[in-house]
Amino acid sequence: MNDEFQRRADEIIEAGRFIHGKGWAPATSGNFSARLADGRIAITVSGRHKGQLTPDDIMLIDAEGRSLDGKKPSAETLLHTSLYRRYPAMGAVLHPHGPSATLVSRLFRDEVVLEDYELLKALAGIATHESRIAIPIFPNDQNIPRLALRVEEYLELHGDIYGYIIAGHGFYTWGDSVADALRHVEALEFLFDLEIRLHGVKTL
Ligand SMILES: CSCCC(=O)C(=O)COP(=O)(O)O
Ligand SMILES: [Zn+2]
Repeated sequence: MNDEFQRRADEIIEAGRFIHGKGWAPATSGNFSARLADGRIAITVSGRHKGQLTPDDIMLIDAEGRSLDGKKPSAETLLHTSLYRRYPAMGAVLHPHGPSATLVSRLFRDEVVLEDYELLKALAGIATHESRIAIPIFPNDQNIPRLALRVEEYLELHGDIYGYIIAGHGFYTWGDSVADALRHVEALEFLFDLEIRLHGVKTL
């Protein structure tokens, strides 16, 4: 079990270096988690620099988001735990603050629609560019329980999604493993950038 925690923590640390290296988690922003087989969750400690994570910056919480080791979990922990509740097979949640995800929420109000891109096939379960997915945009909210509820209500009404954007803030995506979630981060941030260029040009 301890081994499993160390492995997940190492994956989170590596993901943090990659995400920060791309400029998608500046100035301590972002948070990352991975679920263990027994339902406990390894998550980043609040306020730590996500490009310079060490094993001490990864802690354990229970499924309700309560600290199991006395450390203080991410301020956005409830956004992670509500996703794990919704998706029982899911293994990891990543929340970057990339510029394209942040900027695209200034161009679109309720959702970003991604369609006819070959890179959509980087998302689990998508096999053709002839696909259309909607990524909802929720208003930013310092009240995280209220924001988590809003996301849960959206999922209840609209069904499964690949991620969501918090306006002017960043986005959440997830996957069966840290590697899957990281692929989703990379694909979505890239596709958001394309939509900015496409619609930015159109509005000139
Ligand atoms: C400096 S960014 C503001 C907080 C935030 O949005 C974030 O993602 C990081 O918060 P955490 O408590 O997880 O470090
Ligand atoms: Zn954030």
